[in-house]
Amino acid sequence: MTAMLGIIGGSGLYQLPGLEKADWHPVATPWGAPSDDILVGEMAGVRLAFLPRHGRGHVHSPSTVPYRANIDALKRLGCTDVVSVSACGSFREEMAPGDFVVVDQFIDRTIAREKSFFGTGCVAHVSVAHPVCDRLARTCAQAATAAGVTVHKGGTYLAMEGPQFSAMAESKLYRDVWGCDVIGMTNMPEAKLAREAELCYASVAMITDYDSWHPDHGSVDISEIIATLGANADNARKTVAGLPERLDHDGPCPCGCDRALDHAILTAPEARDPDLLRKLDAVAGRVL
Ligand SMILES: CSC[C@H]1O[C@H](OP(=O)(O)O)[C@H](O)[C@@H]1O
Ligand SMILES: Nc1ncnc2[nH]cnc12
Repeated sequence: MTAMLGIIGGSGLYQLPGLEKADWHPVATPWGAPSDDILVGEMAGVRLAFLPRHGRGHVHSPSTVPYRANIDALKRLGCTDVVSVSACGSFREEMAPGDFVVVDQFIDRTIAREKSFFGTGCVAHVSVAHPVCDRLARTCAQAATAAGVTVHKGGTYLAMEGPQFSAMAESKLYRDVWGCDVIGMTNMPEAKLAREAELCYASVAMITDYDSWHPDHGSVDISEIIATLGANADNARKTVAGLPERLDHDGPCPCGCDRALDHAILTAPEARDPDLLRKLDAVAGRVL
């Protein structure tokens, strides 16, 4: 299958200059409208689709981002690989504001979001033991390093509901007891939905602050975050510009992301809900 790269831009990343033959397209999905129109174009000969997660002008809060519509729309456009770019807080002294972490694990503490494309009438259970595509994550780390960014390969991202930042006791729990490395509000259920849609998914978390555990940094200060977001966004654009030329797409995904639904659907063919099956055309059409 020909590779097509999807980029989900987080806080501070609402545009992607440098795309050739680029146009914003509305994409309708059975799960509602995505966060915004999607910018589709080409970079280094690779088709690329860019979607600002919160919409241009930062309209959606982490709880109201239409995660299912976003992933469905990228799949529907033909994306094979999706890279999430997100702002995050750090739980580690050595992971400093301005550094990037190529996340490889998540703890999902979100509570108010639709987390699956499947449900009554078509039940499926995919594995998210390894929620990130290792091949795509390595490509992201290479591109960020080439862009001159300090990159940490691997890290656990705590996905919180928000929109408020964490209490200090929560921050210390996530860091000292649960061993998390970074914290943000959006990578779940995005990563789970990407797996259900058989997309390779990787997450580049751009550190803006030390959350609230750090004795010398006090509580999270949104004005400091916004100042760091600007510099991070430049590095994010440089990183994204280095992705297409490095995209390794010979043969099937070695991690099995593109076959995640093999054996996952439990509902007997005769018991499946035709309305839900219609909604699953893009996400699960390969196996339905
Ligand atoms: C800008 S502070 C909090 C906000 O930023 C992150 O968004 P995203 O992951 O889309 O970059 C964080 O998750 C919060 O939504
Ligand atoms: N400290 C933090 N907590 C949650 N989301 C964030 N996004 C940026 N910084 C964050």
